[in-house]
Amino acid sequence: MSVSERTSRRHLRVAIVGWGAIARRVVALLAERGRGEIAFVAVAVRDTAASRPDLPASARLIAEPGDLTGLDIDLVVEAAGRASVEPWGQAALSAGRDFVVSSTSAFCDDALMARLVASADHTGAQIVVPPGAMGGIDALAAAATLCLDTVEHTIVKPPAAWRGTAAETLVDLDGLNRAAIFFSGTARQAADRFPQNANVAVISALAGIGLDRTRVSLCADPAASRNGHRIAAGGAFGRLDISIDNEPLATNPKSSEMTALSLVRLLENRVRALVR
Ligand SMILES: NC(=O)C1=CN([C@@H]2O[C@H](COP(=O)(O)OP(=O)(O)OC[C@H]3O[C@@H](n4cnc5c(N)ncnc54)[C@H](O)[C@@H]3O)[C@@H](O)[C@H]2O)C=CC1
Ligand SMILES: O=C([O-])CC(=O)C(=O)O
Repeated sequence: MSVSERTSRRHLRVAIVGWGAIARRVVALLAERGRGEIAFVAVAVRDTAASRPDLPASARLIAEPGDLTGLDIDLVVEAAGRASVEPWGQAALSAGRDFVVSSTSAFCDDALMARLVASADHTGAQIVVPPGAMGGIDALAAAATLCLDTVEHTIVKPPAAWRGTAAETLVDLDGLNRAAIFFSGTARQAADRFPQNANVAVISALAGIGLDRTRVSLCADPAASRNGHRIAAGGAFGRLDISIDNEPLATNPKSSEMTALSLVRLLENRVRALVR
């Protein structure tokens, strides 16, 4: 490979699926940071007729996974919802494009994940699971190289973040005067039942000991103003305790600012000489 070919890799052409809180924040942050070498070529939405004044000028609206065909892109970032993961993932991976997943709750379905992995294997593209709202996932994944005995993940959010979810049937969100754990189970059960709030349980599970051995507790705390994640893990490597309290995104209190920041880091690392 020539020097000019290698240098040309420091440009990234991205399609993003979804134009909600995370997608908008990622695009706005990269614009603020002057990352002109990362171009948003396409944004997938369900209603292409609606007005979206904040779309990047470089982006065209697309609506169907088949619309990726023929686009000059390097990777596809999903920030839409669980149901979008398989169709958009298949379209991206079968075209040989890396696929970055935010709605990781889709991976509660083993068969779906196996189908996506098979497509990735076929073309050599990669499915990328960013740390999302969580921190320290690199250490947890590294620790899993040796035997890990336990991983416990607790998600603590203000009652407002649990509104409109199955939590409403498990706890009186409006009447809480102290923190209440309203769900305990496996990562698979947590993400399956709470796909808008517990994607991150799948992230810690995939990094560590899997969806059925990772224990997850979900907590509504009226004293919390941020979205908290605590991971405690033990094994042959030693012991790890990670705690993070994320500001919620302004336009979606269920999702954390860190999820967008983590995607910004991922995209910037793709164009950096020094990956960090
Ligand atoms: N991995 C992680 O750590 C985290 C993941 N998430 C997940 O990321 C996803 C995006 O989150 P937000 O931006 O906060 O949600 P949001 O609700 O603000 O935005 C999602 C947007 O995607 C659109 N959409 C849904 N299905 C679509 C499809 N098939 N094609 C095109 N557009 C579609 C919706 O209309 C909406 O505008 C959600 O599934 C959320 O649960 C959220 C926080 C953390
Ligand atoms: O943003 C967060 O704190 C976590 C979240 O919503 C998710 O995992 O779905």
